[in-house]
Amino acid sequence: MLGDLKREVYEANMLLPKNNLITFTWGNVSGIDRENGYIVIKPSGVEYEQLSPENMVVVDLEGKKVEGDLNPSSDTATHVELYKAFSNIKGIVHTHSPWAVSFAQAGRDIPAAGTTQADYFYGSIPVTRQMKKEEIEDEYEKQTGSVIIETFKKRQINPNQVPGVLVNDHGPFTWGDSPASAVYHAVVLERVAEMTYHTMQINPTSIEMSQDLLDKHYLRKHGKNAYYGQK
Ligand SMILES: O=C(CO)[C@@H](O)[C@@H](O)COP(=O)(O)O
Repeated sequence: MLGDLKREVYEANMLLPKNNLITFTWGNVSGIDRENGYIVIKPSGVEYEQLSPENMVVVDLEGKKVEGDLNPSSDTATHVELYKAFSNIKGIVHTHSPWAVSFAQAGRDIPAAGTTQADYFYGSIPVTRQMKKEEIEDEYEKQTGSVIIETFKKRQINPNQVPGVLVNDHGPFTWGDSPASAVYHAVVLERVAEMTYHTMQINPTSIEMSQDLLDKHYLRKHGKNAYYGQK
Protein backbone atom coordinates (compact mmCIF):
# COMPACT_ATOMS: atom_id res chain seq x y z
CA MET A 1 0.00 0.00 0.00
CA LEU A 2 1.17 3.58 -0.74
CA GLY A 3 4.45 2.52 -2.38
CA ASP A 4 5.01 5.86 -4.13
CA LEU A 5 4.37 7.91 -1.00
CA LYS A 6 6.64 5.64 1.07
CA ARG A 7 9.46 6.22 -1.42
CA GLU A 8 8.78 9.99 -1.45
CA VAL A 9 8.81 10.16 2.36
CA TYR A 10 11.92 7.97 2.58
CA GLU A 11 13.76 10.21 0.09
CA ALA A 12 12.70 13.34 1.96
CA ASN A 13 13.95 11.85 5.25
CA MET A 14 17.31 11.15 3.63
CA LEU A 15 17.58 14.82 2.60
CA LEU A 16 17.82 15.78 6.30
CA PRO A 17 21.27 14.29 7.01
CA LYS A 18 22.36 15.33 3.50
CA ASN A 19 21.60 18.95 4.45
CA ASN A 20 23.25 18.66 7.89
CA LEU A 21 19.98 19.07 9.76
CA ILE A 22 20.23 15.84 11.74
CA THR A 23 22.20 14.59 14.75
CA PHE A 24 21.72 10.86 15.50
CA THR A 25 18.00 10.11 14.88
CA TRP A 26 16.65 13.52 15.96
CA GLY A 27 14.18 14.30 13.24
CA ASN A 28 11.42 13.01 11.05
CA VAL A 29 9.54 13.63 7.82
CA SER A 30 6.01 12.55 6.92
CA GLY A 31 3.72 12.84 3.91
CA ILE A 32 -0.03 12.46 3.52
CA ASP A 33 -2.38 10.81 1.05
CA ARG A 34 -5.37 13.05 1.67
CA GLU A 35 -7.69 11.14 -0.68
CA ASN A 36 -7.41 7.95 1.33
CA GLY A 37 -6.64 9.47 4.75
CA TYR A 38 -3.24 7.90 5.34
CA ILE A 39 0.02 9.38 6.63
CA VAL A 40 3.45 7.85 5.96
CA ILE A 41 6.13 8.65 8.51
CA LYS A 42 9.63 7.63 9.55
CA PRO A 43 9.92 4.86 12.17
CA SER A 44 11.00 6.03 15.64
CA GLY A 45 14.62 5.99 16.72
CA VAL A 46 15.98 4.15 13.65
CA GLU A 47 19.37 5.26 12.31
CA TYR A 48 19.13 7.03 8.96
CA GLU A 49 21.39 4.43 7.32
CA GLN A 50 18.86 1.75 8.31
CA LEU A 51 15.89 3.53 6.74
CA SER A 52 14.30 2.24 3.52
CA PRO A 53 11.05 2.90 1.65
CA GLU A 54 9.78 -0.44 3.01
CA ASN A 55 10.25 0.42 6.69
CA MET A 56 8.30 3.68 6.51
CA VAL A 57 5.18 3.38 8.72
CA VAL A 58 1.59 4.06 7.63
CA VAL A 59 -0.85 5.55 10.16
CA ASP A 60 -4.42 6.78 9.85
CA LEU A 61 -5.70 10.25 10.72
CA GLU A 62 -6.02 9.19 14.35
CA GLY A 63 -2.32 8.29 14.39
CA LYS A 64 -3.13 4.55 14.59
CA LYS A 65 -0.65 2.30 12.80
CA VAL A 66 -2.22 0.55 9.83
CA GLU A 67 0.92 -0.83 8.17
CA GLY A 68 4.57 -1.41 9.09
CA ASP A 69 6.59 -3.57 11.46
CA LEU A 70 8.19 -0.70 13.38
CA ASN A 71 6.78 1.93 15.72
CA PRO A 72 6.05 5.25 13.99
CA SER A 73 7.96 8.42 14.95
CA SER A 74 7.36 9.56 18.51
CA ASP A 75 6.18 12.88 16.98
CA THR A 76 3.41 11.26 14.92
CA ALA A 77 0.56 12.80 16.93
CA THR A 78 1.99 16.30 16.31
CA HIS A 79 2.09 15.62 12.55
CA VAL A 80 -1.52 14.32 12.68
CA GLU A 81 -2.77 17.49 14.42
CA LEU A 82 -1.03 19.71 11.87
CA TYR A 83 -2.42 17.78 8.88
CA LYS A 84 -5.93 18.08 10.33
CA ALA A 85 -5.67 21.81 11.03
CA PHE A 86 -3.69 22.98 7.98
CA SER A 87 -5.68 21.51 5.13
CA ASN A 88 -3.32 22.42 2.25
CA ILE A 89 -0.13 20.88 3.55
CA LYS A 90 1.14 17.53 2.27
CA GLY A 91 4.46 17.12 4.04
CA ILE A 92 5.86 17.88 7.52
CA VAL A 93 9.40 17.96 8.93
CA HIS A 94 10.70 18.11 12.48
CA THR A 95 14.39 18.47 13.31
CA HIS A 96 16.65 19.56 16.13
CA SER A 97 18.81 21.68 13.82
CA PRO A 98 20.97 23.80 16.15
CA TRP A 99 20.33 27.39 15.01
CA ALA A 100 16.58 26.92 14.93
CA VAL A 101 16.68 25.16 18.31
CA SER A 102 18.67 28.09 19.73
CA PHE A 103 15.79 30.47 18.95
CA ALA A 104 13.23 27.91 20.21
CA GLN A 105 15.08 27.49 23.51
CA ALA A 106 15.34 31.26 23.88
CA GLY A 107 11.58 31.51 23.29
CA ARG A 108 12.14 34.00 20.49
CA ASP A 109 10.58 34.38 17.05
CA ILE A 110 12.96 34.57 14.11
CA PRO A 111 12.14 38.09 12.93
CA ALA A 112 12.01 38.80 9.19
CA ALA A 113 15.32 40.59 8.85
CA GLY A 114 16.05 40.17 5.15
CA THR A 115 15.15 38.80 1.77
CA THR A 116 16.42 35.25 2.36
CA GLN A 117 13.60 34.74 4.84
CA ALA A 118 11.10 36.86 2.87
CA ASP A 119 11.47 34.63 -0.19
CA TYR A 120 9.82 31.76 1.72
CA PHE A 121 8.25 33.09 4.94
CA TYR A 122 5.87 36.06 4.79
CA GLY A 123 6.97 37.50 8.14
CA SER A 124 8.48 36.32 11.41
CA ILE A 125 8.75 32.62 12.09
CA PRO A 126 6.77 32.41 15.34
CA VAL A 127 7.68 30.65 18.55
CA THR A 128 4.91 28.97 20.52
CA ARG A 129 4.15 29.64 24.17
CA GLN A 130 5.65 27.24 26.71
CA MET A 131 3.58 24.15 27.32
CA LYS A 132 1.66 23.75 30.58
CA LYS A 133 2.25 20.91 33.05
CA GLU A 134 -1.03 19.20 32.15
CA GLU A 135 -0.24 19.43 28.43
CA ILE A 136 3.15 17.83 29.01
CA GLU A 137 1.71 15.08 31.19
CA ASP A 138 -1.26 14.13 29.01
CA GLU A 139 -1.01 13.52 25.25
CA TYR A 140 2.18 15.58 25.02
CA GLU A 141 2.80 15.13 21.28
CA LYS A 142 -0.83 15.88 20.39
CA GLN A 143 -0.73 18.95 22.64
CA THR A 144 2.45 20.06 20.87
CA GLY A 145 0.40 20.15 17.69
CA SER A 146 -2.39 22.05 19.44
CA VAL A 147 -0.02 24.69 20.76
CA ILE A 148 1.34 25.26 17.23
CA ILE A 149 -2.19 25.63 15.84
CA GLU A 150 -3.11 27.99 18.71
CA THR A 151 -0.10 30.19 17.87
CA PHE A 152 -1.12 30.56 14.23
CA LYS A 153 -4.77 31.27 15.17
CA LYS A 154 -4.01 33.77 17.95
CA ARG A 155 -1.46 35.67 15.89
CA GLN A 156 -3.54 35.40 12.72
CA ILE A 157 -0.67 33.89 10.76
CA ASN A 158 -1.52 32.03 7.57
CA PRO A 159 0.29 28.64 7.64
CA ASN A 160 0.38 28.65 3.83
CA GLN A 161 2.45 31.85 3.94
CA VAL A 162 4.59 31.03 6.97
CA PRO A 163 5.41 27.33 6.52
CA GLY A 164 7.17 26.77 9.82
CA VAL A 165 7.22 27.33 13.56
CA LEU A 166 9.50 27.03 16.57
CA VAL A 167 8.10 24.97 19.40
CA ASN A 168 9.23 26.66 22.60
CA ASP A 169 12.05 24.84 24.43
CA HIS A 170 12.02 22.21 21.70
CA GLY A 171 12.64 22.94 18.02
CA PRO A 172 11.35 23.61 14.52
CA PHE A 173 8.50 22.07 12.55
CA THR A 174 8.11 23.01 8.88
CA TRP A 175 5.62 21.96 6.22
CA GLY A 176 4.92 22.29 2.52
CA ASP A 177 2.91 20.96 -0.39
CA SER A 178 5.07 17.81 -0.47
CA PRO A 179 7.53 16.08 1.88
CA ALA A 180 10.42 17.50 -0.21
CA SER A 181 9.08 21.06 0.02
CA ALA A 182 8.74 20.70 3.81
CA VAL A 183 12.45 19.73 3.87
CA TYR A 184 13.27 22.73 1.70
CA HIS A 185 11.58 24.98 4.25
CA ALA A 186 13.48 23.25 7.10
CA VAL A 187 16.76 24.06 5.33
CA VAL A 188 15.74 27.71 4.77
CA LEU A 189 14.60 28.04 8.38
CA GLU A 190 17.92 26.75 9.70
CA ARG A 191 19.93 29.05 7.43
CA VAL A 192 17.90 32.15 8.32
CA ALA A 193 18.12 31.30 12.04
CA GLU A 194 21.91 31.32 11.74
CA MET A 195 22.01 34.52 9.71
CA THR A 196 19.56 36.28 12.02
CA TYR A 197 21.54 35.25 15.10
CA HIS A 198 24.63 36.95 13.62
CA THR A 199 22.61 39.97 12.53
CA MET A 200 21.40 40.36 16.11
CA GLN A 201 24.98 40.38 17.36
CA ILE A 202 25.92 43.18 14.98
CA ASN A 203 22.75 45.20 15.56
CA PRO A 204 20.89 44.11 18.70
CA THR A 205 18.25 46.82 18.51
CA SER A 206 16.74 47.07 15.06
CA ILE A 207 16.90 44.35 12.42
CA GLU A 208 13.34 44.07 11.04
CA MET A 209 13.21 44.55 7.29
CA SER A 210 10.77 46.99 5.74
CA GLN A 211 7.24 45.79 4.98
CA ASP A 212 7.70 46.97 1.38
CA LEU A 213 10.71 44.72 0.82
CA LEU A 214 9.03 41.82 2.63
CA ASP A 215 6.00 42.20 0.31
CA LYS A 216 8.17 42.48 -2.80
CA HIS A 217 10.23 39.38 -2.10
CA TYR A 218 7.44 37.14 -0.85
CA LEU A 219 4.96 38.13 -3.53
CA ARG A 220 7.33 38.00 -6.49
CA LYS A 221 7.70 34.30 -5.69
CA HIS A 222 4.29 33.42 -4.29
CA GLY A 223 1.80 36.17 -5.25
CA LYS A 224 -0.74 35.88 -8.07
CA ASN A 225 1.61 37.86 -10.33
CA ALA A 226 4.70 35.88 -9.30
CA TYR A 227 7.52 36.17 -11.79
CA TYR A 228 10.55 34.62 -10.07
CA GLY A 229 12.17 31.66 -11.88
CA GLN A 230 10.98 29.91 -15.04
CA LYS A 231 7.43 29.19 -16.18
O1 LIG B 1 12.31 15.36 20.12
C1 LIG B 1 12.50 14.19 19.94
C2 LIG B 1 13.02 13.36 21.03
O2 LIG B 1 13.12 14.12 22.21
C3 LIG B 1 12.21 13.60 18.60
O3 LIG B 1 11.70 14.63 17.82
C4 LIG B 1 13.40 13.10 17.82
O4 LIG B 1 14.32 12.43 18.58
C5 LIG B 1 12.91 12.20 16.68
O5 LIG B 1 12.20 11.10 17.18
P1 LIG B 1 11.71 9.92 16.28
O6 LIG B 1 12.91 9.09 15.87
O7 LIG B 1 11.04 10.51 15.07
O8 LIG B 1 10.75 9.14 17.15
